[in-house]
Amino acid sequence: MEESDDERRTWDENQIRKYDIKMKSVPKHSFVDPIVMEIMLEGRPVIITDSKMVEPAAKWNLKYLARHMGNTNCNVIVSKDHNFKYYDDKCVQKAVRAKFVPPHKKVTMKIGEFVDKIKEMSPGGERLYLQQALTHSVGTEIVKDFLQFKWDYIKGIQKEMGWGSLTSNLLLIGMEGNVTPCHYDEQENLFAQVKGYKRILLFPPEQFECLYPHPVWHPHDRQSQVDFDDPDLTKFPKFANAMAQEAIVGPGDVLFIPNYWFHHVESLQNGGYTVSVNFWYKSKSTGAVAYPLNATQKMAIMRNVEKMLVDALRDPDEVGPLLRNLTLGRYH
Ligand SMILES: CCC[C@@H](CC(=O)O)C(=O)C(=O)O
Ligand SMILES: [Zn+2]
Repeated sequence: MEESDDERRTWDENQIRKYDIKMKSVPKHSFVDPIVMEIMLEGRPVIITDSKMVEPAAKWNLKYLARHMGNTNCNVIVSKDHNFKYYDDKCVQKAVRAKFVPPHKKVTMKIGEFVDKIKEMSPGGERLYLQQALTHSVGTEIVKDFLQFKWDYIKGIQKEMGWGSLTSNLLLIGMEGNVTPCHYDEQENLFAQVKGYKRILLFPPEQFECLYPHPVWHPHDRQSQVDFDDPDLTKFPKFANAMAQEAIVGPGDVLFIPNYWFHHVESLQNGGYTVSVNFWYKSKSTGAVAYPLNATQKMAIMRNVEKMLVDALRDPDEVGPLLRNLTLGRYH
């Protein structure tokens, strides 16, 4: 994967993975256009162009990062295929953990080692995905660049949206073709694309029933059970009704991914490595609850019911039978 300064200025269709999913485009507007805030305030995704929000990161190519992040122990995921399906191996009950086979390895390595490894990667071989929180530990030059992000603009959005605190920024360096499979996060996300192109498929919380997330107690909590490369429509019939909103983002674009919106993210194939920086915020506190409840609130309620049942029943295997006894033939 050669370092080329004349990075691709655009992309073409054959770099995009083909899925049998109906889709429409995410709106794309300049940061100066008031419609951007209108769309965000409605809780809908939008691609924001020309903001220069993370302009200082435009120089974050592998050479620069290796030079200035050299001593940082970076979190890197190693996968045997193109999928990097997140799993949480910390708060997992022993019984569940015993049955769970992690789909990939999580390792730490210096960025120099990461750069060497991705350069020698062979097609079909192991893939790497560096996912490192940007904290003071990433080195003074990187911190300096970070502090020169357009924080007035960023904080303006945070304030107008009524978001809580900025919880973290992840630096994401992916190999071409890497996929983060469909999942949702419980935070608002300003997703800044720095280098290369990514395609994101987004689905609103209303489509929860089409995407079948794993149970909340499962290591793959929040991740869809549907394999987009080979969907099992017998097990997940409503996936056929899913309608995606597609965003293709390149250097300088920022995508708003609203809290609880499902998203699938891929680094375009044959597009070289990608660099992104995300900004995760605590969502607006719900305050007075207005009825009818929206889909996001209903997803939060379902999560709380599942958690309560797991705590009460202790055995996750008893949750399904109890919910079936509660609903089948009674709530239709
Ligand atoms: C670990 C976070 C990965 C990221 C998707 C991607 O860029 O591969 C994402 O899902 C998010 O920013 O919410
Ligand atoms: Zn995410």
